Order: sequence, then C-alpha cells, then structure tokens
Amino acid sequence: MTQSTTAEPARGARLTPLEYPQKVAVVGAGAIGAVVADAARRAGHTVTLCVRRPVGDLTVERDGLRHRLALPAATRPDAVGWTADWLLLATKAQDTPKALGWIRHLAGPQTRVVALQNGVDHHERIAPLLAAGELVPALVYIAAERVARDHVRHRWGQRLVVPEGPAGTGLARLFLDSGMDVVRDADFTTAAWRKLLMNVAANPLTALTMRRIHVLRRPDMRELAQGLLSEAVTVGRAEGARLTPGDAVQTLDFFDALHPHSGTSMLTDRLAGRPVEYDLITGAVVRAAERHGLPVPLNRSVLALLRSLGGADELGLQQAHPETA
Ligand SMILES: NC(=O)C1=CN([C@@H]2O[C@H](COP(=O)(O)OP(=O)(O)OC[C@H]3O[C@@H](n4cnc5c(N)ncnc54)[C@H](OP(=O)(O)O)[C@@H]3O)[C@@H](O)[C@H]2O)C=CC1
Ligand SMILES: CC(C)(CO)C(=O)C(=O)O
Repeated sequence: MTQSTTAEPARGARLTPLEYPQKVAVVGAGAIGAVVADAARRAGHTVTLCVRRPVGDLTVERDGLRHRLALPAATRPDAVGWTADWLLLATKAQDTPKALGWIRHLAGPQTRVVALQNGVDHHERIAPLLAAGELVPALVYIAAERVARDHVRHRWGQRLVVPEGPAGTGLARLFLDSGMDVVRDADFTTAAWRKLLMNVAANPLTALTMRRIHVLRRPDMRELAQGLLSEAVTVGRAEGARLTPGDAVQTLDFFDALHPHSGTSMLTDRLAGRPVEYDLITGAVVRAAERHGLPVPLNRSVLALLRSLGGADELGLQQAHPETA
C-alpha cells in the first residue's frame, strides 16, 4: 500500500498530491470510465482499464481535440497482478453484479471503490457486494458519450461530488492537477438528490422521445419536466434532502443553457439499443415516494414507459450503431 490518504487536512487547507503514483483500476471503460481514466493518467497514476471486450486504441475527444489514452487494458481479473489503491467503478448500474469478479479480485482492505454511477443509493446498492475495501459514492457531473467502441466524446463537465471525509479528500488528492474537480460535500444526501434532479426529467424524456436535450424546450415537454421535477423535490425533501422548488427551476435553467444537441446517458443507451438505466433514477424516486406514502403519478407513468422499452432487436438499431455490435 503506497498511499497516505487517511490524515484529513484542516478545512480549507491546500491539498497536496498523493505521495506516490497510485494503482488505479477503472472497471468499465465506457464514456465516464474513459474520461476518469484519462484524468487519472494525466495526474501521473498507474492506470489499467478493466474491460469485458478488447477496447483497442481508446480516445477521448474534447473541444475537437483527440487524446489517445494508450493505457493497458485487461480483459480478465487475473491478468492484473496487483491490488488496487483505487477502483473506479464506471459500469451501468445493472452491470455492477457482472463486474463483481473485478471488484473481488482487485479490491483489498485498503482499496477505495469509487462508485461513479447515477442515483442516490450507491451505498445500499454496492456496499453489500464488496468483500473488502471502502465504498465511496461519487456524483458525476460529466457529460460524455461513446460515439464508437474506442471513441468517447466528452461534451461538458469535469466534476465529481463526494462525501466530506478522508476518502473524499483522498479522491481530491488523487485527481489533483488533472483537470478533474473533486468537490467534498458535508450534506451528501442533498447533493445526491440535487444530482438526481439533473437526471429525473432529462434522461427519461430524451430517451423516450429519442431526441436530444432541446426536446425539453417544447412547452408541452417542459410542463412534463416541471411535473417530474416537482414530484422529485417533494420526495427528496421527505428523504432528508434540503431541496426547494428553486432547485427544479435551476435544473431546467441549466439544461436551457446547454448546447441543444447535448444528450443524456440514457439517450445514448436507447440510440444504441442497450438497456436503459431507469431503476436508479425514476425507480429511486418511485421507491422513496412509496416509503413516504407520497403520490408521484408522473414518475410512476414514466417508469412504466421506461420498463417497457425494447432492446436492440426490437428497435432494429444495432446496425446503425456499430459500436454496440
Ligand atoms: N455518460 C454520461 O454522460 C454520464 C453517465 N453517468 C453515469 O455513469 C455510469 C456509467 O455510464 P456511462 O459511462 O455512460 O456508461 P457506458 O455504457 O458508456 O459504459 C459502461 C461500460 O461498462 C462496461 N462494462 C459492463 N459490464 C462490465 C464488466 N462486467 N466488466 C467490465 N466492463 C463492463 C461496458 O462494456 P461494453 O463496452 O462491453 O458494453 C461499458 O464500456 C452510469 O451509472 C451513468 O448513469 C453519470 C453522469 C453522466
Ligand atoms: C447530467 C447528465 C444529463 C449529463 O450527461 C447525466 O447525468 C446523464 O447523462 O446521465
């Protein structure tokens, strides 16, 4: 073990980089995996991509420039000869159980397993699956999409939000000077629900209509988005998040300011004929609403629609998006 991440610097103190290059395993070299692997590589760490299919010459495109990652990729856990200091888990939530082989092999007692996934219940979903190591939930403010098997377009955002504490500080130090901003938040419940608001309208509405973010600018879709967000604010408050109706307004303002061709991770999956990740977004709102006896008719209807979406075969999209072949 080479890191010294346990000492918590005083609040406001300037962070210092970790003393030695860290061993970083990125499980799932898709859109987010590629962007964080690129940042960890730029920070000087030893990074290995853990993939289920060979990934080739992975490239991240940002502001029109292409960056070749040139990182080693392993297709089997036993091909990696070390225990990770950091395991960055960037699979879709429904694929986490299939990634357990990597986690069990690469995580030791000192490993920090960073869950780079959407949703509000990272701990409940993932911590029970770990045999060793510490789970660190991370809220991902990055928009990226796989435009080909080995080509990721990074559209906007380089921010991760993590709970305040030694692990969060360690992650901030890991990414120091890499371009990836790691924000530590003492009220992670509120932070997580605020991030969920970014997904609860935009992801389903782009995926269901198969249109990019500009779809939210139609008056009828805007009304629906406002309704979905308003329900989520009420449920988030019941869960202890300090949200106000202003958070819903700010979320829509944020999307209004984006390039109209921005997408969402759910739209990318839908266009590629992959299963969409509804359970940790709309599913989380509906489950929490049930716990509190709150009506969420709009989210419930959207959940039914998302659950009913077909896969690639039914959509006939496989050939149009060869990266899924
Ligand atoms: N994309 C975005 O802009 C954002 C995404 N997020 C969240 O980040 C998480 C990751 O999303 P995203 O990067 O878009 O997803 P992608 O689908 O682009 O990438 C997921 C990757 O995981 C790989 N994978 C799946 N199972 C395994 C396995 N058993 N072993 C190794 N690799 C595996 C997939 O492999 P294969 O290539 O073989 O399918 C794929 O490369 C999600 O929870 C998403 O909601 C959050 C904010 C924004
Ligand atoms: C914030 C947003 C919409 C960025 O892409 C996202 O989290 C997602 O696509 O899942």
